Amino acid sequence: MVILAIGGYDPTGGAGISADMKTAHTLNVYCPTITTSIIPQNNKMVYEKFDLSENNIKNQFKAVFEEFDIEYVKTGVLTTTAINVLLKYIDKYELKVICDPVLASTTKFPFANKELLAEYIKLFNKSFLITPNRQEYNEIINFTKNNKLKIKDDLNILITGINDILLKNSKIIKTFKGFRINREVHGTGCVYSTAITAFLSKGRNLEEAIKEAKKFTLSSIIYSKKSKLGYNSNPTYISKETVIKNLNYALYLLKHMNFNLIPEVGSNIAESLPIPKDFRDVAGLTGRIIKNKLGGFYIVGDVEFGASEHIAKIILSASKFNPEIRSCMNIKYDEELIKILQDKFTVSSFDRKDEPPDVSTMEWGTTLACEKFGGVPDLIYDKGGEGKEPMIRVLGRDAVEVIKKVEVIQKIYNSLR
Ligand SMILES: Nc1ncnc2c1ncn2[C@@H]1O[C@H](COP(=O)(O)OP(=O)(O)O)[C@@H](O)[C@H]1O
Ligand SMILES: Cc1ncc(COP(=O)(O)OP(=O)(O)O)c(N)n1
Repeated sequence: MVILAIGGYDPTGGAGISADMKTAHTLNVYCPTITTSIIPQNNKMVYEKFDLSENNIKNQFKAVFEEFDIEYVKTGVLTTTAINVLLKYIDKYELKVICDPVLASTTKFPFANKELLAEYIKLFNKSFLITPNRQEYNEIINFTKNNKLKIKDDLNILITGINDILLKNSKIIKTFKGFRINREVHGTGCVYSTAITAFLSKGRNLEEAIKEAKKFTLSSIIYSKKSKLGYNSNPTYISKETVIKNLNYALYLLKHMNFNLIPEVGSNIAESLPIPKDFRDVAGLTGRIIKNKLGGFYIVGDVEFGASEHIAKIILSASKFNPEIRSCMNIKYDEELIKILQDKFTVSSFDRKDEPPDVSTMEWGTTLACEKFGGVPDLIYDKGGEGKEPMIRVLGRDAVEVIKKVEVIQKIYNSLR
């Protein structure tokens, strides 16, 4: 698939055509880009907006359309020149345009004045979808009313916010529920509209494309790159395929370790999709990792979603404290070991004696341990209880990271012997 992104250049890579290209690439979609303006900026401010000449814009269009067959185009920061050239190409190539009307930066630098907004209205009337945030939507509607302009009825309008509202013919078609991650990330709107465009180019219908893109955007926020002045979008696609591959590779690594920290009840390792809703969003072994009589272990079962409720409950609880944490493995508890591990890992615990009635031990214990720690530690342990084996639980961002922690723990354990 190939999509075209037309927008401004942000040297920090957080927004603009850099974010567009990163997003498309992460989704295996090739993304030529046409630059409209060079916009030196960072998370603190925009320094200037330098618009490229008409001739340069025309040559960029010429070069791209000579090279590629384009069906879907995503637009970010535009200029009057860029809109005028694009309008001609829409007619000539029957382009489907997803227009993200970036009227100002999050740092409040204006990207559009009234003259440009009038050109935007022409573009909206030749677009497939526009994705204004609530403020941009209100500004556009007010502008059309004050200037007696009209937006075509059958234009798809996605008003983005935490919940996104899809409008068509002035009716709400669907609301896409989200939830706020407590982080302001530069470039989220760019990532979202480009992800929608990429999924459309893959053949998804509009509602499917928006739904997939929203999950993708949430991941790009969860895994956003922290810099000196804030956070920058980090397009990240964690699909069921990614999770299964991670778990199988983690088990491959385990097989090549002299792993023997196996509790009597056996171990399991699990990994979830980003922001898991329930155990069906978590993959684990349908069986267990169990000791054999030769001092080694067997890996019993296959990696499947919904396979492990026990470890899934730990992940589901931990991800509420840190959405980056998507994996966990339970290993054998050892008093001397856990003392030494406190120097190498962050550790928290719970005591089954304090467990209230009628709760899920894992949900209650994990939540308590995370509350005590103020986030998600590397390790959560408990010393067991009546008929309950003591246990160490290793947590991490994915199954491979968890297994690598287990490898370090196993080496420390071996050194005690
Ligand atoms: N901190 C956040 N937590 C969760 N979702 C977010 C966050 N910031 C942005 N989003 C999502 O990213 C998409 C684009 O964000 P929005 O702020 O609406 O656009 P823009 O950045 O263009 O103003 C929306 O679907 C919104 O739900
Ligand atoms: C070159 C460029 N394009 C787009 C933007 C908008 O990014 P941001 O200000 O972070 O807002 P969202 O992408 O989150 O809507 C920009 N600043 N620069």
